[in-house]
Amino acid sequence: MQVALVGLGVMGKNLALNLIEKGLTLVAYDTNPDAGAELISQAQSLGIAERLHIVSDLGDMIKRLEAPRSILLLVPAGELVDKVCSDLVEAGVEKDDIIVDCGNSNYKDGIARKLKYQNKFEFATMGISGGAEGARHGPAMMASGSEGGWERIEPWFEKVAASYNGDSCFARVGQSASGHFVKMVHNGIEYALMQLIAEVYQLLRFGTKRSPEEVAAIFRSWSEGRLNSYLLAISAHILELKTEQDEALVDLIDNKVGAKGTGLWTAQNALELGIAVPSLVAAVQARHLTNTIDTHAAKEMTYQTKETDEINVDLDELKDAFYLASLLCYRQGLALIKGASRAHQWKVDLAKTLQTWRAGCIIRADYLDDIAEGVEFIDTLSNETKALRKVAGLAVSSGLAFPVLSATQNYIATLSTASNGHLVQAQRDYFGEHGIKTHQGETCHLTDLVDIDQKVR
Ligand SMILES: O=C(O)[C@H](O)[C@@H](O)[C@H](O)[C@H](O)COP(=O)(O)O
Repeated sequence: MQVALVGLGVMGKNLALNLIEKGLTLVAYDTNPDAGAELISQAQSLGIAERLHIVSDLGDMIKRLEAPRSILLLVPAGELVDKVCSDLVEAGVEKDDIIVDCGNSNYKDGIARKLKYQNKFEFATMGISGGAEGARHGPAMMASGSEGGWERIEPWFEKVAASYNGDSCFARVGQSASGHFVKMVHNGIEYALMQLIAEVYQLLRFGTKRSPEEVAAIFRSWSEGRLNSYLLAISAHILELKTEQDEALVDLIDNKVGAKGTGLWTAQNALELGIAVPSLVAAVQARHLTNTIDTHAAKEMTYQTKETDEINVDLDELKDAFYLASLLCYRQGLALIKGASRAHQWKVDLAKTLQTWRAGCIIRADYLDDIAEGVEFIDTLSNETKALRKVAGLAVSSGLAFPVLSATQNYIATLSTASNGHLVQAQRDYFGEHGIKTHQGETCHLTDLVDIDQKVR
């Protein structure tokens, strides 16, 4: 079985070796000829080079591939994807060929491209997660689109992807560009979990005055239990790393956090769809804040670096709070996927989506079983609910910032305690006659229920 790959960057070159190793014959192209040369030498050292063909242009790629062709794109998101697609049309790609965009593209571009190229070839989207290691040894693959070209390549990707309990972490999760939407939300959850772990680290390090190694030891102990996850494991490892001068590696790193866009898109789409994902939004904004701290504007608004108060936290309560907060970050992401699938009629299968997240991806975690249990399971977590409320309060009292921990506590509190929405509705109707709804479902105005002699002016 032949497959082609355009783009031999970090993800591309690693996925290429994985594809060949799993038995596929690969025709690969990159504008940088060195990338191809490097891949050939890696394939030779693995004894699999006979199934690799590096081509010097897309025309050669099309000629080498038997029709119908399957072509994967792993190029940076944006205009380059369109450029490669139109170059492939020039080069002679045909109607029954499938081109799968596997980069972190915006799903809206995916929807537009499906329409734009529908008479030229089958355009499909697939989110790939797992970084370089995942691509090389088995990533998570969140694909979408109708049967068509997928039928001939799916059995291969099921082998190329990671697996969990014998089940592949490759799945077609839904229609249209839902593959990229699901990957986008995967990254939104990734942002929230990374920030949550960093906030727990901050609480332990600067709140309870523990050293990085002591925090690492706590994370390692948590990883032995239901909290085991890839992000917690790498955080423990990072906190243990020391320079030859015995300095903690983390203390050499600047606080400004980068972002390539998927987290932002997650927040934007949630706001557009009116679906509450406060923990995911808080994580995006936390990154933004790290980049404003020493800008001129921030200088004006930055207060004296405030002393923070040392706090005492019960580690079991902290563990329970972290566990529940992590579950709630996933739940928010799944609620967003469900809402978008309904809005776009993508018929996204959430069970399949969770299956793709079980292994290979960045947000893989042992407690995914608990997430699959649904909201009902979370309602049974009464100790954890108390712990989250207590720890979030304690954390904030230290004076340190906990945007995701607080947002997550507020999320579950809003969903499970008294609400204040009735006053906001009354305010809207008071100044704008926007209407209110009574508990009996009647839509009216304040003035229909009471006489208001004189409104505030
Ligand atoms: O699932 C993955 O393999 C990662 O999420 C991957 O896609 C990439 O590392 C992120 O896009 C980084 O995103 P930021 O640069 O926005 O943190």
